[in-house]
Amino acid sequence: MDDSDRLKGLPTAPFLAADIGGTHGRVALMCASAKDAGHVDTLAYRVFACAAFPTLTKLLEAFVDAEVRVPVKHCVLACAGQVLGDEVLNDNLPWPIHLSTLRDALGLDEVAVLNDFEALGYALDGPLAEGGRHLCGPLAPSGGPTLVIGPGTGLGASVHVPGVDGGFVLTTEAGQMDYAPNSLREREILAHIAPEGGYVAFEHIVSGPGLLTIYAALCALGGEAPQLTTPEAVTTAAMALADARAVEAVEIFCASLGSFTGNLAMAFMATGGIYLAGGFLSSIFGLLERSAFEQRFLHGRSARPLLSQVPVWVTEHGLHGVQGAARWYLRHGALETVVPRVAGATP
Ligand SMILES: Nc1ncnc2c1ncn2[C@@H]1O[C@H](COP(=O)(O)OP(=O)(O)OP(=O)(O)O)[C@@H](O)[C@H]1O
Repeated sequence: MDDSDRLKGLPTAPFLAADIGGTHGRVALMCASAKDAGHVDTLAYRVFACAAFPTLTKLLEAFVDAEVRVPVKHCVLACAGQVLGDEVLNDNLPWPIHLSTLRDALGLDEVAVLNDFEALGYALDGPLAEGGRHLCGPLAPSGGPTLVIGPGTGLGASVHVPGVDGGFVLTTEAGQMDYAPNSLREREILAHIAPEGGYVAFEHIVSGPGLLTIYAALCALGGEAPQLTTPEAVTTAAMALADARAVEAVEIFCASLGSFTGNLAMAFMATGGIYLAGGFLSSIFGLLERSAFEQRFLHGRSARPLLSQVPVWVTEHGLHGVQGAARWYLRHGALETVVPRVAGATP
């Protein structure tokens, strides 16, 4: 079977697309759109709590049992982390992922894998971009690379580079870059988290768990016992102005997200705009708008003329990950599949 045969075989049959994060597994049954070349139709979609399942196989089986009534032979997984041989390595996931085990248990012919934010990058010319709420900068982009950034369980980021045939998406491990404190208060927090110095990733601060880390550090620095135990409780208390430490924690989270976003915008000259697509940013949009995000995003004198030309939107992560993964699969997946079934062999 040559490449063109493989590509011909794929688009007609429904296939599974799953966006697997540290907290949520978003799973869909997809097929190529009959009306719109290069687009996908979503036949069924569900969101699962990863922690409720002992393995990814069980999570996907729950979806298949509930929603799938046709034979499915292909699956594309959008997942943070790195693929090493047969395994996806990601500290944020509740379980290891062994691709051949998954493929065999579900009776699939192929399992393809891409990074979860790479998948979001392939959703940019669809509803991901259309549904965004404007946060700062001009209302329209001037063209050029576009960033998708999302704090969830971790901190993901990818870059869409425009070009022929829809351009391409670069995945990144930007969330693993060293956190750089800006204010004296942030230096105090960093010193509290890493009293001996050493590596602290941006993801350790700018994520759901990171928000709780900031809050706990502020309480410790103030000599208080923390009252709140989840990131959700911190944002709820901050929105209600019910807890001064929670308010400050959300402010520092938003400011640090601004620095991170501006850093990536400078690195990639992201004049095409930026989509913040984290799981919970929409729910704190008002706080984000009133925070130091924009001031920190714009950075200092030399970067400001460039960064002030970059629009930033906040959008839902939601269905876009599975849609982007499905679009990538139809475009590239058959040529870059990680684990095809070889008759009689299990890698
Ligand atoms: N309203 C909220 N306020 C603060 N944090 C929240 C809120 N809702 C969810 N979170 C936190 O966001 C994280 C989950 O984010 P998300 O829904 O994007 O999950 P995910 O897609 O599994 O994450 P990732 O793709 O980064 O692994 C969890 O740490 C959760 O506690």
